[in-house]
Amino acid sequence: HFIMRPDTSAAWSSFDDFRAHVVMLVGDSGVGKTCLLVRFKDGAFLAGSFISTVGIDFRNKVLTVDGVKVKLQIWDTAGQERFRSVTHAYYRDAHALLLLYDVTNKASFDNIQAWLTEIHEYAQQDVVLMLLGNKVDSAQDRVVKREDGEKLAKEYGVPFMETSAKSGLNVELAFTAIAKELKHRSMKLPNEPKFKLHDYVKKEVRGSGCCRS
Ligand SMILES: Nc1nc2c(ncn2[C@@H]2O[C@H](COP(=O)(O)OP(=O)(O)OP(=O)(O)O)[C@@H](O)[C@H]2O)c(=O)[nH]1
Repeated sequence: HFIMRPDTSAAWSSFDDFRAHVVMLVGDSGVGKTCLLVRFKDGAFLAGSFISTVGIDFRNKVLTVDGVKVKLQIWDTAGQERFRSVTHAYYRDAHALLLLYDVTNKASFDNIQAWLTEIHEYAQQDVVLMLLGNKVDSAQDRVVKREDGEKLAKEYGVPFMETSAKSGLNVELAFTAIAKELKHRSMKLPNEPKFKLHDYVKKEVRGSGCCRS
């Protein structure tokens, strides 16, 4: 875990040197930000005791999107209130934000509006934003309906998906959607059809994702 600002130059020195897109994970403590990142990066689920992120942590991943390499540097922030001022300092460097709540925790959903206010205040105006309802594998403990997530997302014009870091449901899709949007924005190829994040997230697999490994 790092409290210092992630050092992009050091992180990429052994990689190659084209610019990374910074994707930041935000949301209440315990919604599954670290697990989502680990699932995406390593294809595994961090089972067992819950270790809260301190300050900020980050991982790099290169995706190939439509034949082009896209580098993501993913910043995993601490959801705990006491680290909020640390997180504020990082917003302005983020190109994309994945805002998570936990479908088994109503408070984490109720706090989404406060997170959106914070994002509005600290993030870049054109930041790519997506709302994710995580832990859908816990179908029996679900307290936030899919429709509630959809409604909120629609209200704010934000693309929305439900995910599970445990089963892997839609995790790859969410990051790929973000990578596609970032690639599209950075390349601005005149002949390329416009990429629509809202349309892309319709590829989402619905359900609990309970039965995948
Ligand atoms: N069932 C289920 N549990 C999950 C899922 N994602 C995370 N968890 C569990 O939720 C707890 C918190 O997960 P973390 O990824 O550490 O949460 P976080 O959002 O990073 O928390 P902070 O670092 O405090 O901000 C852990 O016990 C995980 O095992 C999921 O998709 N399904």
